[in-house]
Amino acid sequence: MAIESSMNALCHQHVIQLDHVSFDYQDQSVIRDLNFAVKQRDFVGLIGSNGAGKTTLMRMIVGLLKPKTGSIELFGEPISQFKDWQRIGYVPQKNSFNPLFPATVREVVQSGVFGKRNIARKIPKADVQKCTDAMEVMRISDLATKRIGQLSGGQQQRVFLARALINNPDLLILDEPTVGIDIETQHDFFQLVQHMHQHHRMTFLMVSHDMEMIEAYLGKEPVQQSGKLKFYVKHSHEIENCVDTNLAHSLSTREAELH
Ligand SMILES: Nc1ncnc2c1ncn2[C@@H]1O[C@H](COP(=O)(O)OP(=O)(O)OP(=O)(O)O)[C@@H](O)[C@H]1O
Repeated sequence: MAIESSMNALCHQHVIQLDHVSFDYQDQSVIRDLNFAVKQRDFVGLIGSNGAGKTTLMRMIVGLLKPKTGSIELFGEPISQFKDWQRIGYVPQKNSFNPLFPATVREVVQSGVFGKRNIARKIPKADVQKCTDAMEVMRISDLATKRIGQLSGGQQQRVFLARALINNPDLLILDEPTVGIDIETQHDFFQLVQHMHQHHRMTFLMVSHDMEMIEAYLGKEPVQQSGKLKFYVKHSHEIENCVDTNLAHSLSTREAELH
């Protein structure tokens, strides 16, 4: 019992803490007095109509916008002092690449494992394998040698998701991650993020319009509503962590169960 409660305390540490946060664009008030906390091992789904302020909130959390009032803490530190950005993965709603950008798909995905390391350094074999797995999961293996700027919007989005996943961040922030992605890949992607949440201790904050997916995984009732923003939350208490580090394993295991 004592062990269980100390484990609960450990995974209840705040990853994001928003206190009385407000934000305006010129004379338009977008977010008003928002209080919300994301705890370690939460999966938070954020739902809201167009213009509700979801992207604005994500941009504040990753330090791209400053709240007008209130405070934001990341992993217990005020955002202005926070330096551990490699703990956080962020895939924004729209990435658009200059068609002439010279990097290939494999190079962009692989750059997810560099962190603070020297980019010119030789990449360890295990990281090359991770990259191959992530490309397989996101169904972009056949695009590996293509230039990123020459892909369609949906293909580019899959490259960014693969890149975010191999970095294995403690917190992954996804802004409408599956917009423009075909149904089959969407399905595999959700399977994968759920597995990462339940077995690999990852915390997720995901903006979505996919009510079906949100309700299926996070339940029908939001735990909090603030203005037009609705927060759905599932906390993972699974303590049997998966030791397999191959990204594709959750899909192959699952598919084997289904057939
Ligand atoms: N750079 C900007 N300058 C001025 N107003 C902006 C800017 N970005 C967003 N807004 C306005 O702020 C409001 C919130 O925008 P935001 O992009 O955060 O909404 P959202 O909930 O992510 O919407 P969607 O579901 O359409 O992506 C909208 O009314 C939008 O027009």
